[in-house]
Amino acid sequence: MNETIYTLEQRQDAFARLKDIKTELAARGWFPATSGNLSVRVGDFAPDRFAFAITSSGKDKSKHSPEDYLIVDGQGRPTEPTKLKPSAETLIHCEIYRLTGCGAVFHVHTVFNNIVSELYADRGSVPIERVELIKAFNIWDEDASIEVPVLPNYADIPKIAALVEGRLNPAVPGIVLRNHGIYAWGANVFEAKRHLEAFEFLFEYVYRWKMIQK
Ligand SMILES: CSC[C@@H](O)[C@@H](O)C(=O)COP(=O)(O)O
Ligand SMILES: [Zn+2]
Repeated sequence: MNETIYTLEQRQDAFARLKDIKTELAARGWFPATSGNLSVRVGDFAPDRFAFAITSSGKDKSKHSPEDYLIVDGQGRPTEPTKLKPSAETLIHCEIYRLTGCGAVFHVHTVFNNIVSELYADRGSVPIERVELIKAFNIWDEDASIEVPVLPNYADIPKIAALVEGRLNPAVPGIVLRNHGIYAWGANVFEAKRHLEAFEFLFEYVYRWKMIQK
């Protein structure tokens, strides 16, 4: 426990929220083969006392155990003595929190997010036009169009994290790693889930639309 940064209650609350969302997303099959990771901020946003709860690395995210979550600081270092390893992709979460001040970050690998990232890798972003669900991102223009950034999928996670700042579009709460998966975020779990669901709907739409074009 690190009482100077968060209370026991805040820690338990963050773990409970992660367990709920993990259960829901697992029911959709969004964590194949131990892939995916989830995090939520602990307490209020304060750069000097920043911490978030994140899934531990390599776990089966469709199961529950007392070793599923831990808390890390803004640099991704565990805030408590633990044998658990934070997600291998923690540094990407750190960068998203730092740049957006969001409250939750969810990462999933799906067939649709992988295929569209590959289809539009050379363009550098997935274009999505005139679909009602764009409104889930609080973009209310009629005929709105958005571009979801596609980043290269380096094995070296710090190398990916270093690219996030240059590619992140503040109006679009997600980035996709090429042939890897999406990171979607929001002010809280409710909003991050809405954004993640919207991205996955839109990616399936883009894929299916492309398939029926001549
Ligand atoms: C088992 S393949 C997926 C991993 O390489 C990684 O991309 C992933 O999403 C999960 O890593 P983790 O360290 O468990 O958070
Ligand atoms: Zn991943």
